[in-house]
Amino acid sequence: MKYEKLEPAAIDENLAGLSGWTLAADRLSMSKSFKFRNFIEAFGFMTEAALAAEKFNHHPEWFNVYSRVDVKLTTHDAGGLTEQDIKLAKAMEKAAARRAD
Ligand SMILES: C[C@H](O)[C@H](O)[C@H]1CNC2=NC(N)=NC(=O)C2=N1
Repeated sequence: MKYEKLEPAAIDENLAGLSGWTLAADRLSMSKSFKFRNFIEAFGFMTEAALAAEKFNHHPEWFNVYSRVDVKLTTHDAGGLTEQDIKLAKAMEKAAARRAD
């Protein structure tokens, strides 16, 4: 399935509807640092997000240390942000909300 890069206005609109995500200066990716109570909560989030990623066939770049998960989303096949990134970001928000620190 081919996904088209989002138009600049669509990127801004989608980011405005999400909390805590930062658009990269080159506007090709979006990032968020998620914080949890401890490692097990962070890993639970990653497990739930991984299942969503697999379902969407869209995978995050991420880094975990203890209770923190730094996430970067971009669509490698499209060379920028697509609706796939927004969909995964929303799933991550849900997974994180259930584990608020
Ligand atoms: C072949 C397969 O559909 C692609 O490699 C998928 C897998 N997961 C992916 N994840 C992300 N973030 N970007 C992609 O372009 C991508 N492409």
